[in-house]
Amino acid sequence: MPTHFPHLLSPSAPPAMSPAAAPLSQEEQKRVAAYRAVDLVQSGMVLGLGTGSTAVHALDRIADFLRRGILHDIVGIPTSKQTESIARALKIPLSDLDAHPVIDLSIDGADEVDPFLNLVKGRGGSLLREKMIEGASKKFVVIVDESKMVERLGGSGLAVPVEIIPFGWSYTLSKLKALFDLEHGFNAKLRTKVQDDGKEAPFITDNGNYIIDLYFENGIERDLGMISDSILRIVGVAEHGMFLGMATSVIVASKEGEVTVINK
Ligand SMILES: O=C[C@H](O)[C@H](O)[C@H](O)COP(=O)(O)O
Repeated sequence: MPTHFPHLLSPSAPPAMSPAAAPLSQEEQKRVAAYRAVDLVQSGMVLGLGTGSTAVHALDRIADFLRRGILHDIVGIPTSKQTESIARALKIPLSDLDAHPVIDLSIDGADEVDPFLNLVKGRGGSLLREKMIEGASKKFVVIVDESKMVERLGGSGLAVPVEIIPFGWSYTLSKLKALFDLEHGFNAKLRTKVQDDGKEAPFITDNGNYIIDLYFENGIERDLGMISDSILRIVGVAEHGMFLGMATSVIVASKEGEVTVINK
């Protein structure tokens, strides 16, 4: 558990299961990490509410603590329409970034975490609102199962998403391709989704935008800050899913039930 980040480890909690117990499933690992993060929430906080299958465990726990009176006076700022509707159903009081431009704590999952706590997010399509809300947060705690830990962003072979405006999307795609064309094993594709009628159409984000997914065979080998700047300079790009230097802590749960808190 993640032995490749020894310099960043804070003392580990004791394993949550006995040596003989069955390994935790990925879903259980997500829940364990999420519950640990919710222990950091205090009454009266403005909370950034993340999106995805890990963040939903945090929403459940926050709602449970509110019901039981363990927490009170919480205001949640949802990072997606999906999170907004889940949080509403769970009766978590909600507001928005305009009313609360300073957020005490955001809790969210990630698709990848590198040894410097840089992240890839947005494989579920919510990167832009997440980046705005998490960027406005005094603390940003990332919750992941151990499969999300990588040596290099893009290194899992899965997508590094870029949100773009729909107008001229193939032009923007060609500009993104030109940035990485010489990269070994690079590919970029418009994200699509199969509709109810069985036809494939572009995936549309909460902001009405498209997503281009970038794929790197060996992960991003160049300087991430320079790559970030180059992507953001392309007219038509709204935001990318690399969250560089934003996480203040990452909470990782392992199959063995061990929880590791990695602080910036
Ligand atoms: O767009 C999706 C978000 O960035 C998610 O936080 C990220 O994809 C991780 O999702 P999950 O917890 O479902 O793996």
